[in-house]
Amino acid sequence: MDTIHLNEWGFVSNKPFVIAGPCSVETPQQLDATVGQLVEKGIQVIRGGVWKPRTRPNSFEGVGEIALPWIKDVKQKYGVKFATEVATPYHVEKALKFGMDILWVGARSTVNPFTVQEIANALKGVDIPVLVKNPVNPDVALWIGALERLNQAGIKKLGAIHRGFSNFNDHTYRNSPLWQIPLELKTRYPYLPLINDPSHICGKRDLIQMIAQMALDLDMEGLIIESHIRPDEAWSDAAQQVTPDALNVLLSQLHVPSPSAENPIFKSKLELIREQIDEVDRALLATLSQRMKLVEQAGIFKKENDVALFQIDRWKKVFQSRPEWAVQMDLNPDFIKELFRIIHVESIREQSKHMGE
Ligand SMILES: O=C(O)C(=O)C[C@]1(C(=O)O)C=C[C@@H](O)C=C1
Repeated sequence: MDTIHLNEWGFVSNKPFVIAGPCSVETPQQLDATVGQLVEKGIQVIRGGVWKPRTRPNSFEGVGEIALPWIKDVKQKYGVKFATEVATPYHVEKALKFGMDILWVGARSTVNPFTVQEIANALKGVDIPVLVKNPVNPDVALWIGALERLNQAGIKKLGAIHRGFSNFNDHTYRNSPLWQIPLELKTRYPYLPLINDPSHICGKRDLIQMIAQMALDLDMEGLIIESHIRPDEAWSDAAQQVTPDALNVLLSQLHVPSPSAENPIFKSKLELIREQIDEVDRALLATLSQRMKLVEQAGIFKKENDVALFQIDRWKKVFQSRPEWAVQMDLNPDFIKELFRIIHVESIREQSKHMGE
Protein backbone atom coordinates (compact mmCIF):
# COMPACT_ATOMS: atom_id res chain seq x y z
CA MET A 1 0.00 0.00 0.00
CA ASP A 2 1.20 3.47 -0.88
CA THR A 3 0.60 5.42 2.32
CA ILE A 4 1.84 8.55 4.06
CA HIS A 5 3.15 8.13 7.58
CA LEU A 6 1.23 9.65 10.49
CA ASN A 7 4.09 12.08 11.23
CA GLU A 8 3.52 13.63 7.81
CA TRP A 9 -0.19 14.19 8.17
CA GLY A 10 0.61 17.71 9.31
CA PHE A 11 -1.04 17.78 12.71
CA VAL A 12 0.39 14.81 14.61
CA SER A 13 3.48 15.40 16.68
CA ASN A 14 3.19 13.46 19.92
CA LYS A 15 3.06 9.76 20.58
CA PRO A 16 0.48 8.54 21.34
CA PHE A 17 -1.62 10.42 18.80
CA VAL A 18 -4.83 10.95 20.78
CA ILE A 19 -8.32 11.40 19.41
CA ALA A 20 -10.94 11.98 22.11
CA GLY A 21 -14.52 13.09 22.27
CA PRO A 22 -18.06 11.95 22.79
CA CYS A 23 -19.42 8.73 21.38
CA SER A 24 -22.20 10.79 19.80
CA VAL A 25 -22.67 14.45 19.20
CA GLU A 26 -25.91 15.11 21.11
CA THR A 27 -26.57 18.83 21.41
CA PRO A 28 -24.61 22.01 20.61
CA GLN A 29 -24.19 22.58 24.38
CA GLN A 30 -22.89 19.06 25.10
CA LEU A 31 -20.46 19.32 22.18
CA ASP A 32 -19.20 22.77 23.08
CA ALA A 33 -18.72 21.96 26.77
CA THR A 34 -16.99 18.65 26.08
CA VAL A 35 -14.68 20.03 23.40
CA GLY A 36 -13.90 23.09 25.57
CA GLN A 37 -12.74 20.88 28.44
CA LEU A 38 -10.84 18.50 26.19
CA VAL A 39 -8.97 21.37 24.58
CA GLU A 40 -8.02 22.62 28.06
CA LYS A 41 -6.45 19.20 28.63
CA GLY A 42 -4.43 19.50 25.45
CA ILE A 43 -6.57 17.36 23.12
CA GLN A 44 -6.34 18.65 19.55
CA VAL A 45 -8.31 16.06 17.62
CA ILE A 46 -11.91 15.45 18.61
CA ARG A 47 -14.10 12.50 17.73
CA GLY A 48 -17.89 12.56 17.64
CA GLY A 49 -20.46 10.29 16.05
CA VAL A 50 -23.05 11.93 13.82
CA TRP A 51 -24.51 8.79 12.25
CA LYS A 52 -24.41 5.79 14.58
CA PRO A 53 -24.85 2.24 13.33
CA ARG A 54 -26.60 0.42 16.17
CA THR A 55 -27.04 -3.31 16.62
CA ARG A 56 -30.72 -3.09 17.53
CA PRO A 57 -33.46 -0.91 16.04
CA ASN A 58 -35.01 1.82 18.17
CA SER A 59 -31.65 2.66 19.74
CA PHE A 60 -30.34 6.20 19.42
CA GLU A 61 -28.84 6.32 15.93
CA GLY A 62 -27.11 9.67 16.14
CA VAL A 63 -28.65 13.09 15.62
CA GLY A 64 -27.60 13.02 11.95
CA GLU A 65 -26.56 15.88 9.76
CA ILE A 66 -27.99 18.63 12.00
CA ALA A 67 -24.81 18.06 14.04
CA LEU A 68 -22.55 19.11 11.16
CA PRO A 69 -22.94 22.91 11.60
CA TRP A 70 -22.40 22.48 15.39
CA ILE A 71 -19.16 20.66 14.61
CA LYS A 72 -18.11 23.38 12.19
CA ASP A 73 -18.69 25.93 14.97
CA VAL A 74 -16.58 24.15 17.61
CA LYS A 75 -13.84 23.56 15.06
CA GLN A 76 -13.70 27.29 14.45
CA LYS A 77 -14.08 28.29 18.10
CA TYR A 78 -11.42 25.94 19.50
CA GLY A 79 -9.17 25.37 16.48
CA VAL A 80 -9.50 21.60 16.74
CA LYS A 81 -9.56 18.87 14.11
CA PHE A 82 -12.67 16.69 14.02
CA ALA A 83 -13.15 13.01 13.15
CA THR A 84 -16.41 11.22 12.49
CA GLU A 85 -17.71 7.94 11.10
CA VAL A 86 -19.06 7.64 7.57
CA ALA A 87 -20.98 4.63 6.31
CA THR A 88 -22.46 5.81 2.99
CA PRO A 89 -21.45 8.07 0.08
CA TYR A 90 -24.07 10.54 1.36
CA HIS A 91 -22.31 10.72 4.75
CA VAL A 92 -19.00 11.30 2.94
CA GLU A 93 -20.46 14.11 0.86
CA LYS A 94 -22.03 15.84 3.87
CA ALA A 95 -18.98 15.38 6.13
CA LEU A 96 -16.66 16.83 3.48
CA LYS A 97 -19.03 19.73 2.85
CA PHE A 98 -18.81 20.71 6.51
CA GLY A 99 -15.02 20.50 6.62
CA MET A 100 -14.52 17.26 8.54
CA ASP A 101 -10.78 16.61 9.01
CA ILE A 102 -10.67 12.85 9.50
CA LEU A 103 -13.16 10.15 8.54
CA TRP A 104 -13.39 6.65 9.87
CA VAL A 105 -15.03 3.55 8.49
CA GLY A 106 -16.83 1.62 11.24
CA ALA A 107 -16.43 -2.05 12.08
CA ARG A 108 -19.83 -2.95 10.64
CA SER A 109 -18.95 -1.27 7.34
CA THR A 110 -15.48 -2.82 7.10
CA VAL A 111 -17.07 -6.28 6.93
CA ASN A 112 -18.87 -5.37 3.72
CA PRO A 113 -16.67 -4.85 0.64
CA PHE A 114 -19.59 -3.28 -1.28
CA THR A 115 -20.02 -0.61 1.40
CA VAL A 116 -16.29 0.03 1.63
CA GLN A 117 -16.04 0.33 -2.16
CA GLU A 118 -18.90 2.84 -2.24
CA ILE A 119 -17.20 4.92 0.45
CA ALA A 120 -13.87 4.64 -1.42
CA ASN A 121 -15.51 5.75 -4.68
CA ALA A 122 -17.04 8.76 -2.93
CA LEU A 123 -13.57 9.70 -1.69
CA LYS A 124 -11.81 9.58 -5.07
CA GLY A 125 -9.69 12.70 -5.53
CA VAL A 126 -10.09 13.79 -1.88
CA ASP A 127 -7.02 14.22 0.32
CA ILE A 128 -8.28 13.42 3.81
CA PRO A 129 -7.04 11.00 6.46
CA VAL A 130 -9.23 7.91 6.71
CA LEU A 131 -9.10 5.40 9.54
CA VAL A 132 -10.50 1.92 9.08
CA LYS A 133 -11.82 0.08 12.11
CA ASN A 134 -11.26 -3.65 12.25
CA PRO A 135 -14.22 -5.71 11.01
CA VAL A 136 -16.43 -7.10 13.80
CA ASN A 137 -15.13 -10.59 13.02
CA PRO A 138 -11.45 -11.45 13.47
CA ASP A 139 -10.55 -11.47 9.78
CA VAL A 140 -7.33 -9.65 9.01
CA ALA A 141 -7.79 -10.10 5.25
CA LEU A 142 -11.12 -8.25 5.35
CA TRP A 143 -9.49 -5.43 7.30
CA ILE A 144 -6.61 -5.23 4.81
CA GLY A 145 -9.06 -5.44 1.89
CA ALA A 146 -10.92 -2.37 3.17
CA LEU A 147 -7.65 -0.46 3.61
CA GLU A 148 -6.60 -1.44 0.09
CA ARG A 149 -9.89 -0.29 -1.43
CA LEU A 150 -9.43 3.16 0.12
CA ASN A 151 -5.77 3.25 -0.86
CA GLN A 152 -6.62 2.36 -4.44
CA ALA A 153 -9.13 5.22 -4.47
CA GLY A 154 -6.18 7.52 -3.72
CA ILE A 155 -6.39 7.83 0.08
CA LYS A 156 -2.80 7.90 1.29
CA LYS A 157 -3.26 9.24 4.80
CA LEU A 158 -4.55 5.91 5.91
CA GLY A 159 -4.68 4.33 9.36
CA ALA A 160 -6.27 1.38 11.14
CA ILE A 161 -8.29 1.38 14.35
CA HIS A 162 -8.23 -1.68 16.59
CA ARG A 163 -11.63 -1.67 18.34
CA GLY A 164 -11.82 -5.36 19.23
CA PHE A 165 -13.97 -8.20 17.93
CA SER A 166 -17.53 -9.32 18.61
CA ASN A 167 -17.79 -12.22 20.99
CA PHE A 168 -20.44 -14.43 22.46
CA ASN A 169 -19.35 -15.19 25.98
CA ASP A 170 -16.56 -12.82 26.91
CA HIS A 171 -17.70 -11.25 30.16
CA THR A 172 -14.62 -9.07 30.51
CA TYR A 173 -14.67 -7.18 27.23
CA ARG A 174 -17.43 -5.74 25.11
CA ASN A 175 -15.26 -6.61 22.10
CA SER A 176 -12.43 -9.08 22.66
CA PRO A 177 -9.07 -7.47 21.90
CA LEU A 178 -7.55 -10.53 20.12
CA TRP A 179 -4.22 -8.70 19.99
CA GLN A 180 -2.82 -11.19 17.48
CA ILE A 181 -5.02 -9.68 14.75
CA PRO A 182 -3.72 -6.07 14.95
CA LEU A 183 -0.22 -7.47 15.46
CA GLU A 184 -0.58 -9.43 12.24
CA LEU A 185 -1.64 -6.21 10.48
CA LYS A 186 1.34 -4.37 11.98
CA THR A 187 3.70 -7.14 10.93
CA ARG A 188 2.48 -6.91 7.34
CA TYR A 189 2.26 -3.09 7.21
CA PRO A 190 4.72 -1.72 9.78
CA TYR A 191 4.25 1.89 8.62
CA LEU A 192 0.48 1.89 8.70
CA PRO A 193 -0.57 3.83 11.82
CA LEU A 194 -2.41 1.61 14.24
CA ILE A 195 -4.75 3.33 16.69
CA ASN A 196 -6.25 1.49 19.61
CA ASP A 197 -9.84 2.09 20.71
CA PRO A 198 -9.92 0.95 24.34
CA SER A 199 -13.42 2.39 24.85
CA HIS A 200 -15.05 -0.08 22.46
CA ILE A 201 -12.87 -2.98 23.53
CA CYS A 202 -13.70 -2.48 27.21
CA GLY A 203 -17.32 -1.34 27.14
CA LYS A 204 -16.76 -0.03 30.67
CA ARG A 205 -14.49 2.71 31.81
CA ASP A 206 -12.47 0.96 34.51
CA LEU A 207 -10.53 -1.24 32.05
CA ILE A 208 -9.60 1.51 29.60
CA GLN A 209 -6.29 2.41 31.24
CA MET A 210 -5.05 -1.19 31.17
CA ILE A 211 -5.99 -1.74 27.51
CA ALA A 212 -4.54 1.62 26.44
CA GLN A 213 -1.25 0.78 28.17
CA MET A 214 -1.18 -2.65 26.53
CA ALA A 215 -1.65 -0.98 23.13
CA LEU A 216 1.30 1.33 23.77
CA ASP A 217 3.41 -1.57 25.00
CA LEU A 218 2.65 -3.24 21.66
CA ASP A 219 3.91 -0.11 19.90
CA MET A 220 0.59 1.13 18.58
CA GLU A 221 0.77 4.77 17.48
CA GLY A 222 -2.43 6.21 18.84
CA LEU A 223 -5.53 6.01 20.99
CA ILE A 224 -9.12 6.98 20.29
CA ILE A 225 -11.00 7.36 23.55
CA GLU A 226 -14.59 8.35 24.20
CA SER A 227 -14.99 11.33 26.49
CA HIS A 228 -18.18 13.11 27.47
CA ILE A 229 -18.85 16.01 29.77
CA ARG A 230 -21.40 13.91 31.72
CA PRO A 231 -20.71 10.28 30.76
CA ASP A 232 -23.54 8.74 32.76
CA GLU A 233 -26.08 10.87 30.90
CA ALA A 234 -24.65 10.07 27.45
CA TRP A 235 -27.19 9.08 24.82
CA SER A 236 -24.98 6.20 23.66
CA ASP A 237 -22.26 4.04 25.23
CA ALA A 238 -22.62 5.69 28.65
CA ALA A 239 -20.68 3.03 30.56
CA GLN A 240 -17.50 3.37 28.52
CA GLN A 241 -17.16 7.16 28.35
CA VAL A 242 -14.95 9.14 30.71
CA THR A 243 -14.99 12.81 31.67
CA PRO A 244 -12.29 15.04 30.17
CA ASP A 245 -10.77 15.21 33.69
CA ALA A 246 -10.64 11.42 33.98
CA LEU A 247 -9.19 11.22 30.48
CA ASN A 248 -6.47 13.63 31.47
CA VAL A 249 -5.53 11.51 34.51
CA LEU A 250 -5.64 8.35 32.39
CA LEU A 251 -3.37 9.80 29.71
CA SER A 252 -0.93 11.20 32.25
CA GLN A 253 -0.51 7.74 33.76
CA LEU A 254 0.31 6.06 30.47
CA HIS A 255 3.87 5.18 29.74
CA VAL A 256 5.15 5.26 26.16
CA PRO A 257 8.00 2.80 25.64
CA SER A 258 10.43 3.48 22.82
CA PRO A 259 10.00 1.14 19.84
CA SER A 260 13.63 0.10 19.99
CA ALA A 261 16.52 1.17 22.18
CA GLU A 262 19.65 2.62 20.63
CA ASN A 263 21.63 2.24 23.87
CA PRO A 264 24.55 -0.12 22.99
CA ILE A 265 24.56 -1.92 26.37
CA PHE A 266 20.84 -2.63 26.07
CA LYS A 267 21.31 -3.78 22.48
CA SER A 268 24.15 -6.19 23.20
CA LYS A 269 22.35 -7.67 26.24
CA LEU A 270 19.19 -8.19 24.20
CA GLU A 271 21.29 -9.73 21.43
CA LEU A 272 22.70 -12.20 23.97
CA ILE A 273 19.23 -13.15 25.18
CA ARG A 274 18.07 -13.55 21.58
CA GLU A 275 20.94 -15.91 20.82
CA GLN A 276 19.82 -18.08 23.73
CA ILE A 277 16.24 -17.95 22.49
CA ASP A 278 17.48 -19.14 19.08
CA GLU A 279 19.19 -22.10 20.75
CA VAL A 280 16.14 -23.02 22.81
CA ASP A 281 13.92 -22.77 19.73
CA ARG A 282 16.21 -25.13 17.88
CA ALA A 283 15.97 -27.63 20.75
CA LEU A 284 12.20 -27.15 20.84
CA LEU A 285 11.94 -27.99 17.14
CA ALA A 286 14.23 -31.00 17.54
CA THR A 287 11.95 -32.27 20.31
CA LEU A 288 8.86 -31.66 18.18
CA SER A 289 10.44 -33.50 15.29
CA GLN A 290 11.23 -36.42 17.62
CA ARG A 291 7.60 -36.42 18.80
CA MET A 292 6.35 -36.41 15.21
CA LYS A 293 8.51 -39.42 14.35
CA LEU A 294 6.99 -41.35 17.27
CA VAL A 295 3.51 -40.26 16.19
CA GLU A 296 4.30 -41.52 12.70
CA GLN A 297 5.39 -44.90 14.12
CA ALA A 298 2.16 -45.07 16.16
CA GLY A 299 0.22 -44.29 12.97
CA ILE A 300 1.86 -47.06 10.96
CA PHE A 301 1.33 -49.50 13.82
CA LYS A 302 -2.35 -48.56 14.12
CA LYS A 303 -2.82 -48.96 10.38
CA GLU A 304 -1.17 -52.41 10.39
CA ASN A 305 -3.59 -53.45 13.12
CA ASP A 306 -6.58 -51.73 11.53
CA VAL A 307 -7.08 -49.39 14.50
CA ALA A 308 -8.58 -45.88 14.21
CA LEU A 309 -6.11 -42.99 14.17
CA PHE A 310 -8.07 -40.85 16.59
CA GLN A 311 -7.67 -42.45 20.01
CA ILE A 312 -9.99 -40.47 22.19
CA ASP A 313 -9.07 -41.99 25.57
CA ARG A 314 -5.35 -41.49 25.02
CA TRP A 315 -5.93 -38.04 23.64
CA LYS A 316 -8.04 -36.99 26.63
CA LYS A 317 -5.19 -38.07 28.92
CA VAL A 318 -2.64 -36.11 26.91
CA PHE A 319 -4.90 -33.09 26.73
CA GLN A 320 -5.50 -33.12 30.48
CA SER A 321 -2.00 -33.92 31.71
CA ARG A 322 0.03 -31.44 29.61
CA PRO A 323 -1.64 -28.31 31.02
CA GLU A 324 -1.10 -29.82 34.51
CA TRP A 325 2.59 -30.35 33.76
CA ALA A 326 2.67 -26.81 32.40
CA VAL A 327 1.55 -25.35 35.74
CA GLN A 328 4.41 -27.15 37.47
CA MET A 329 6.80 -25.55 35.00
CA ASP A 330 5.38 -22.04 35.40
CA LEU A 331 3.75 -22.09 31.98
CA ASN A 332 0.30 -20.80 31.18
CA PRO A 333 -1.93 -23.93 31.00
CA ASP A 334 -4.30 -22.32 28.49
CA PHE A 335 -1.40 -21.68 26.15
CA ILE A 336 -0.24 -25.29 26.46
CA LYS A 337 -3.80 -26.53 25.88
CA GLU A 338 -3.95 -24.51 22.68
CA LEU A 339 -0.51 -25.73 21.64
CA PHE A 340 -1.47 -29.38 22.13
CA ARG A 341 -4.71 -28.87 20.27
CA ILE A 342 -2.63 -27.79 17.26
CA ILE A 343 -0.14 -30.61 17.81
CA HIS A 344 -2.94 -33.16 17.82
CA VAL A 345 -4.36 -31.89 14.54
CA GLU A 346 -0.88 -32.20 13.04
CA SER A 347 -0.45 -35.73 14.49
CA ILE A 348 -3.66 -36.89 12.81
CA ARG A 349 -2.68 -35.15 9.56
CA GLU A 350 0.73 -36.82 9.64
CA GLN A 351 -0.72 -40.26 10.41
CA SER A 352 -3.42 -39.99 7.75
CA LYS A 353 -0.70 -39.57 5.13
CA HIS A 354 0.00 -43.25 5.66
CA MET A 355 -3.62 -44.32 5.39
CA GLY A 356 -3.55 -44.86 1.65
CA GLU A 357 -0.29 -46.85 1.69
O1 LIG B 1 -1.38 -42.29 21.04
C1 LIG B 1 -1.68 -42.39 19.84
O2 LIG B 1 -2.43 -43.25 19.40
C2 LIG B 1 -1.09 -41.43 18.88
O3 LIG B 1 -1.17 -41.65 17.69
C3 LIG B 1 -0.47 -40.15 19.40
C4 LIG B 1 -1.48 -39.03 19.51
C5 LIG B 1 -0.65 -37.79 19.98
O4 LIG B 1 -0.36 -36.89 19.19
O5 LIG B 1 -0.29 -37.76 21.17
C6 LIG B 1 -2.09 -38.76 18.21
C7 LIG B 1 -3.35 -39.15 17.88
C8 LIG B 1 -4.27 -39.79 18.84
O6 LIG B 1 -5.59 -39.33 18.74
C9 LIG B 1 -3.77 -39.75 20.20
C10 LIG B 1 -2.52 -39.34 20.52
